Amino acid sequence: MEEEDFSIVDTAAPSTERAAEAALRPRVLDEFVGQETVRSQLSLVLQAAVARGATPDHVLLSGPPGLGKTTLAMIIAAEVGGALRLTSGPAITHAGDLAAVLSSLQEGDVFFIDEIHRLARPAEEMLYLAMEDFRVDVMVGKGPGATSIPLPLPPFTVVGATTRAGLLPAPLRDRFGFTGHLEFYSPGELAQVVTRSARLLGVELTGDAAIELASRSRGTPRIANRLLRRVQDWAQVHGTGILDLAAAQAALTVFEVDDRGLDRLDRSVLELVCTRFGGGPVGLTTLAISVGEEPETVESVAEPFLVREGLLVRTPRGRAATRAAYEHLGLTPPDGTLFDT
Ligand SMILES: Nc1ncnc2c1ncn2[C@@H]1O[C@H](COP(=O)(O)OP(=O)(O)OP(=O)(O)O)[C@@H](O)[C@H]1O
Repeated sequence: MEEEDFSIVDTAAPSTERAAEAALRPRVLDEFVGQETVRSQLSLVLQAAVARGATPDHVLLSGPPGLGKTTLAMIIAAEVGGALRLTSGPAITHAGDLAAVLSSLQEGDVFFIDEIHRLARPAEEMLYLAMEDFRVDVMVGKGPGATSIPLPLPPFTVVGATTRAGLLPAPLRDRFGFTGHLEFYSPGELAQVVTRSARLLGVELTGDAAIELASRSRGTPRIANRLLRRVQDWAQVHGTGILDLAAAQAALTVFEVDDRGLDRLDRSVLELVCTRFGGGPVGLTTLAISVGEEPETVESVAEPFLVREGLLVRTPRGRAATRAAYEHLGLTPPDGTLFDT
């Protein structure tokens, strides 16, 4: 398998990590930590559907990567007793690919489409019909003689996941009977996530170490579980095998994740804006070249977190550091010219 390059705090999951993730996924709604609103609403939708003996309405889940959208799709399938079929918007390159999956669905199946905002237009139109009328029109033949044959589908549930709900065309959004938005997790919730994961991994994690990991995980269970595995590595090699506060701090120092969850790339970006560019604004491309990364990496990996933390701001003329950025780096902020959030 090709080695994938990713940062320890990247919110996306490389394929090499998926097996480790699968082992830690909650299987039922009651095991799913946090997201009280979405959880209780979804629980109602699912219970009502099961009581009626019907398939639940289509579900749209939106929110940043690593917050549990795939996990919830799996839980929905388990709770309604349907099989789960997984695909993603970019994987469906032709409407025919979608027709093939749709026509193989069984009654009560849950069809999970990750990154649904990236579906190609013809596939999207086919999906409208399938979601609304449980029908797919299969084209037979080519050119002027081509005819479309309607193929009825059994009732099923689409679970769409998107990081950008705003990018979904209204006709597609309207076909979901329930939309849940996942929020970043609180440190307390993330401490519960890592405590549960440690139990599943069969390792001892102390309460203060769980809180330490939680406070450095950017509100994201995927990152919390990843940091936990690195602390497990450290404790296995250097420690007693117990994951205590000292082990957590030592491991996170080795992996260059600071007390606020920033990694090497985040800090390089901030340091450059503060020191070389006088606090900014500086254009994304200039900044990316200066840290030796692609602009997309800076924009999608480092920037969202730095902006959310109030350390960086996006202005029409580029990125600028805030007073908090200087303070976090232990630098003296210049007088007067900074953007404060
Ligand atoms: N609420 C939660 N409770 C416990 N573990 C969770 C929770 N949410 C997510 N996780 C864990 O975090 C990891 C990532 O979750 P998941 O793959 O569902 O995220 P996602 O939102 O689908 O991300 P992506 O959009 O990148 O596919 C999984 O290992 C999962 O077990």
